[in-house]
Amino acid sequence: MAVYTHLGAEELARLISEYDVGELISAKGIAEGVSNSNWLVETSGTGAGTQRFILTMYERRIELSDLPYFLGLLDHLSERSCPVPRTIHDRGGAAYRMERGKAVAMIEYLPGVSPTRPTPAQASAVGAALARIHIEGRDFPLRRANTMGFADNLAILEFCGQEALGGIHPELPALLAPAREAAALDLSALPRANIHADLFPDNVLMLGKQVTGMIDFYFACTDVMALDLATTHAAWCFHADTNVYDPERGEALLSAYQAVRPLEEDERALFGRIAQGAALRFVASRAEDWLDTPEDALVTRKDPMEFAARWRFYAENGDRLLA
Ligand SMILES: Nc1ncnc2c1ncn2[C@@H]1O[C@H](COP(=O)(O)OP(=O)(O)O)[C@@H](O)[C@H]1O
Ligand SMILES: N[C@@H](CCOP(=O)(O)O)C(=O)O
Repeated sequence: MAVYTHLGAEELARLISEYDVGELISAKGIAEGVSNSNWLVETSGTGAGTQRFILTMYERRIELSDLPYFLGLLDHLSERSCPVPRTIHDRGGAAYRMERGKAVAMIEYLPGVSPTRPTPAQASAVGAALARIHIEGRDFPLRRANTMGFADNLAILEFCGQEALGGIHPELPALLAPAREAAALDLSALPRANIHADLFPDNVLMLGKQVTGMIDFYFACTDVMALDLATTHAAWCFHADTNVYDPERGEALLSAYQAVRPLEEDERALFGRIAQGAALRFVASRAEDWLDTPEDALVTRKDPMEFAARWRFYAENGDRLLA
């Protein structure tokens, strides 16, 4: 469960009173997620009925100076009718406030559930939704560098070190070599946009085949769109229990994306290698989290070896996916 900070009832009520949303009725810690503390907040609302919001306290890997980018991008995409939550500003107009020295923000609650076993139809819907945010986010005026690019992933793995990596799993140290190859890839000629960069099933809310919410934009950045597509492909198109590739889901996601934004020739040519780097990105961050998660945190660590298996699939088959 991801609640790193425990806020008392009075503290929460005082915080909510800074927003024009009525009075606090309830606040429940949310089990999902690994990065931030999240509460589902219900208030008396300002109109006919009660209202729900998500209250997030930013805990890990988030720089305060990035919040205008993350929260502004949500508002930009929401205004363009993309299924992302808008942010709720406080009475002073601020998109985030400080509480106990940490930033907190209130965002719109969206309906839907995250699929645990996505169907091809759901993979198709997410492919189309991803292409839409790439297109609609192009004229968002702020920019943010990717702090989890391939060179950063290599640095994380090197910092963990061969011995600690081997302690997690004996096959992990061997992934330093492909991480070096990914870091050396030249992606500078590929088209860029504001990308989500972590569009896993648990970051998408769906009702049936419809995407109702793309959430957790806290790795969003300005980078190549094919990287976002490869990351989403790696996250959605493998069986969760076995890490075996599901070609139906994979084809559905890639063709729905391309129906909205066809890939350019050089994006297609590099896709397999980008997908290898995308898989290694989650090996790196999960390995770091594995070694780094506080003992008393109410959070479930994610297994880096799942993405080692997916990396192997792309190393062996990645060049054929868009052939
Ligand atoms: N706007 C939202 N509407 C509805 N539920 C949300 C919203 N934002 C977050 N959640 C819920 O909170 C959980 C954790 O949010 P997330 O942003 O993914 O946290 P973390 O950054 O810790 O991964 C999600 O899995 C979802 O259940
Ligand atoms: N999606 C990443 C973990 C990032 O955590 P999130 O809960 O903020 O999405 C992974 O699966 O490793």
